[in-house]
Amino acid sequence: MAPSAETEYGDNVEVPDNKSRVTVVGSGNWGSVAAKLIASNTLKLSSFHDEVRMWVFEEVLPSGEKLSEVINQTNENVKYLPGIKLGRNVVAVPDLEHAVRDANMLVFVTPHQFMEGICSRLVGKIREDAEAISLIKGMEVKMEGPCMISTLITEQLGINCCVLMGANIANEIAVEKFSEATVGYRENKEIAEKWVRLFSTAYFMVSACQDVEGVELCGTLKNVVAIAAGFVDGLEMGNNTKARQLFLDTTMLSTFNFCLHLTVYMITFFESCGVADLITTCLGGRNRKCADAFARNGGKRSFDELESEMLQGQKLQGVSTAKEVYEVLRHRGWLELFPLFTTVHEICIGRLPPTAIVEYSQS
Ligand SMILES: NC(=O)C1=CN([C@@H]2O[C@H](COP(=O)(O)OP(=O)(O)OC[C@H]3O[C@@H](n4cnc5c(N)ncnc54)[C@H](O)[C@@H]3O)[C@@H](O)[C@H]2O)C=CC1
Ligand SMILES: O=C(CO)COP(=O)(O)O
Repeated sequence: MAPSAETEYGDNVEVPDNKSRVTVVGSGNWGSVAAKLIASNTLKLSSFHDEVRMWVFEEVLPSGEKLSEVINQTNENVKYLPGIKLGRNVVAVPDLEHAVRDANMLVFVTPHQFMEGICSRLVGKIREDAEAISLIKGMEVKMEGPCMISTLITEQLGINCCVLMGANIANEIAVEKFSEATVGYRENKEIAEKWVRLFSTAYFMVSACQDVEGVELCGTLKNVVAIAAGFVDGLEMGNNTKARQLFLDTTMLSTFNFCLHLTVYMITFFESCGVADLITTCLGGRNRKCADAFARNGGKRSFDELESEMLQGQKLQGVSTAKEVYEVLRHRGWLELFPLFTTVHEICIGRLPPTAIVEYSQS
């Protein structure tokens, strides 16, 4: 769909448009930081249009104003990333179809539970030559088994989808503290390198790795481990126990990946998306923080309650991922093979007390 221009005779002619147009689908905490990173690069890279559209799930702020309008007026996402200028070339768009219409590079970054609905709204609405990348840490569970979000995007929208994961606490990258990230790709290295160029800055170092499933599973499963780490913190078990739990869990991650019979490479665990993300999330992430509060309250206050009180609209991924992983394990008869994942879910739903997080590994 090339844009048209009017000639001096008033005819519309097609103007070849070799520049890529980027839309970010999502505008939460990480979504806003992703838009900021990308927008700083589209201004510098001649192969991209400057403007970056950012789809905003519209909401009305306590002031009575619409979030998308405030973002466009102030250049800040006042709700999900206050105090940070996104770049004047970021344009907030509340209409999903309009946001993606002209884009050939789609960046998906919403909480994973909304992706199925978003994809079904986008069927037939995107450019045929579009490429996608998912920054989403999570999975869906279907009758046939687990379905990673990149697969959901590819299957529903018929487009190739890379992933970008890493030790990336959004608020730290927002203030330009150094971090690294990994782009996982399937076959097309050129596309992966284009994504790397679009995201890389002096403080955000991105590299490519030919292992979509491995990169995405690392990003997804570490959220369950972070819940376990939060329980250990909330119970004040100390660093030795936490380290032991993490070691145990890292091993479990590899085993789980292996058992899914996906082409997951060991080397992927040593990229930013692997052990580094596990460590940062277990030290400073939202999943850890809410799980800590859950354990301190002896499991008496639900995660939903704690999420809305502590995160002001941001969403946890670990609790629902624990449930999804549990479903996969149950379906395959593997519950006993993965006591950590199973225990985390059972604590989250109140079937076991928080103390069960260390008890299972002592028996
Ligand atoms: N925040 C972080 O530090 C990082 C997050 N991620 C991942 O990125 C993904 C997105 O996370 P964030 O941008 O932080 O989101 P967030 O946790 O800030 O979630 C809030 C977003 O969800 C949207 N939302 C609420 N209800 C919705 C609905 N019904 N339909 C569609 N959207 C709705 C809100 O409008 C808002 O944009 C997640 O999978 C997360 O694990 C990955 C790396 C770092
Ligand atoms: O994925 C993250 C850091 O890489 C963020 O984790 P939380 O969602 O637990 O904050």
